[in-house]
Amino acid sequence: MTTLLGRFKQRLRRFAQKPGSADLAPYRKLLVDVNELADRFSGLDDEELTAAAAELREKSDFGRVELVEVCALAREAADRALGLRPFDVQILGALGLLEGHVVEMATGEGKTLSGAIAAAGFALRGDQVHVVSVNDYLAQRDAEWMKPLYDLLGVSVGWIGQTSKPEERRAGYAAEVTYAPVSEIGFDVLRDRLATDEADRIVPEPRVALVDEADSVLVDEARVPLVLAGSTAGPSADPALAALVKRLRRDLHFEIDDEERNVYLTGAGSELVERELGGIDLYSDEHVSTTLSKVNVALHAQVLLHRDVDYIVRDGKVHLINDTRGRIANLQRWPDGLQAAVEAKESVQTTDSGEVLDSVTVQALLSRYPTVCGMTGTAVAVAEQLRDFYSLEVLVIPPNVECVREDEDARLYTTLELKEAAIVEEIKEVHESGRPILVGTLDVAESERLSRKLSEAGLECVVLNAKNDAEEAAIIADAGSFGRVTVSTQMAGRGTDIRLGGHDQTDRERIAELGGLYVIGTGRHPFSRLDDQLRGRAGRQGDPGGSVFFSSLQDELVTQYVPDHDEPAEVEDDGRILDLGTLHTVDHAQRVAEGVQLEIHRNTWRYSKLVEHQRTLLLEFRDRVLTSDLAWKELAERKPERAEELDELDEEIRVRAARLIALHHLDQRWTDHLVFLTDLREGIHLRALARQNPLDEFHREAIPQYHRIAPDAWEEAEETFVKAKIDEDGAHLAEAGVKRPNTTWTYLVNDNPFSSGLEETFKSLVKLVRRK
Ligand SMILES: Nc1ncnc2c1ncn2[C@@H]1O[C@H](COP(=O)(O)OP(=O)(O)OP(=O)(O)O)[C@@H](O)[C@H]1O
Repeated sequence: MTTLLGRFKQRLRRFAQKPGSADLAPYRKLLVDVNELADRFSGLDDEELTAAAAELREKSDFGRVELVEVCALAREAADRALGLRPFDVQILGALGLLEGHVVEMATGEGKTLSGAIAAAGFALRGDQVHVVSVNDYLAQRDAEWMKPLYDLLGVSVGWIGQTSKPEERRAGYAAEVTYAPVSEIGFDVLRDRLATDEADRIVPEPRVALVDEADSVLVDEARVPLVLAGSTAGPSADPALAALVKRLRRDLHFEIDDEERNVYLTGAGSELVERELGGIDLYSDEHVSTTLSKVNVALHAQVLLHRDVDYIVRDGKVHLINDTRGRIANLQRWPDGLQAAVEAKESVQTTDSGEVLDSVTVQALLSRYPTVCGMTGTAVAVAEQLRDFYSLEVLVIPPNVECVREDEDARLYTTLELKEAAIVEEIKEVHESGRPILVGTLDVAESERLSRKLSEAGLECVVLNAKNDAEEAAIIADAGSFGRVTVSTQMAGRGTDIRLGGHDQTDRERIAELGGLYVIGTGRHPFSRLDDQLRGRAGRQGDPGGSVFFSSLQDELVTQYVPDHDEPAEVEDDGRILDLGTLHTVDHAQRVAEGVQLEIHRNTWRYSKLVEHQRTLLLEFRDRVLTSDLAWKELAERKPERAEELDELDEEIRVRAARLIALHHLDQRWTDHLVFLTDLREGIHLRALARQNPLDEFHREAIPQYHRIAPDAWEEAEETFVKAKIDEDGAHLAEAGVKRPNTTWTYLVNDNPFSSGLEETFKSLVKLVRRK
């Protein structure tokens, strides 16, 4: 029985705990048991160890005893198989994961091993695990690195990347533990959803998702839709229109809103365009939804999307840059019209586009897993979101060795120019001692600019820009070498250790005496979490290290979120601001940015919840059609004469033909429904102005429309059933004018100006509220 004092202590602890965070105390108790048991396991030989793991599989109940046992076994197995004896904190991390938490462990604390111990535990409990990795390179690296541990525990492991072939994917998913980036899993799920044969599906029923870099996947990328498209001829953007908008001048012909998210033609701009297009009326019924929207898209591409910031042009193609990672976002594209407009702007060939067959957001994809857990260096800052969106709690694991990194006070300058001059000066000064410096920039263009300025100042640096992950990993691994200056966009090369003295640690002592790695942030990120991630690259595992951030009042973060800040009261000759009030501006801007993002996320999720619910219901129905003779029965009942005609065919052929027809029309109706929902959502925010609750309105229209899908699909299927030739070779759909997409491809939508109406309205509201 808990004593009164015990209960009081418990309450006190709860009170002191941050909302959304779990208590570490029970895990510490488990750890004591793990350590005791681990000593016993050290006496077993390898075979006995594997056999002990196999015995765990037999247990019907996986409680506290088994949890302790699995960690003790894994501790011994990791020591033998990998030469790494898990630290206590790594065991605590694994226990937290096994209990379904997001564990926060600082950079370099050995999350890969904690994750593998937990994944093996889930597998021995009988649950297949998807370890969601940040990219292909890390999926492969971690799966291969941890394989000997899995082998010794008798657990199978596989990995999947962008270039994996269908049979490799199948093998990857067949393993008990599969390492893969979230996009690859999502794309495979989408492809499976269109399968017309059960045997073509490859992704198993989801059980456990163990997410690496959990905050970035579960929160930052949550709203990113993964899209499966089917081939049709792409909409081509008019190069003449691209040339025309290039001639338009800001503030005369068009205006850009405060947040640089929307661009509008002015009266003079409209007149010029109308004249140049042969005297048309852009706002007439004939042109308003065609020509005018094309002009707007071309203008958006021309003035709001910047080469080398938002995208780069390489090998005659437009490649998007993922703004949170500052790297080429493979397979990402903008919505079709905008993609084509950017291609026209850059005079490169238009890529194929097509019909969106289905899409799923990262959040919806991960919500399918009954168990989600994750690990990251920065979870506490998003604890509220993890709790609200995924019902997850954060468990903070202390570092193995105390962090001794020295984080200097942030330095704020009046202008961008003066800030950059100060950064170059700082690098020059520190570099003289040979202390390695890692400069984290906000985007590729900034990296380029800085590296130019450094070379003008006679300093050599290595720049990491949107290259491939493996190359970047190798470069970043040496960022701790003597005299090295590395300039990198925020997330490039992440997941890779920066060891003092380079990857082989030759100069370790010398570098440690110089103060270890020095991280310089050239600007504050929109989320403090990202600043912490950059900082965390120095001072790993108790190493010495340091960090400092530079910002200016002209930084986008400030101009966008606190445009009406006070003028600084105390400025030095070099432009450095000293008064505390103004220094606080950047923190304030960051908090506003975080608040805006959170509300946008909440709002988007409210809408997507309904779509996801409808998708789940429809998929259940589709599954029944796919795995039974339901389609044949339904169509035969609707068209008995046709069914009779087909009587002489093999039952299997008849059933399969009816199934194919029904699936086709169901899929088509769903595709159309998605278009309907997108249109509805785009227009719905306007209703807020008409004082109707947009979300209620959205539901009111989306629900009846959904209920039309199945009846409409059956009606169309009935027609095809009668019309299409059906013989020993099955249903000849193409001849009946029913076309399934011949090729499909997948992409991530990076920025969707067409569905941002709601977000924009929302942002303006936030601004209004803030200004009061
Ligand atoms: N128990 C251990 N004993 C000794 N070294 C270890 C142990 N566990 C991990 N390491 C080492 O620590 C380093 C960091 O490990 P890992 O990359 O898993 O860290 P991380 O927490 O994932 O870091 P990041 O946040 O950068 O992804 C690796 O070089 C690894 O070999």
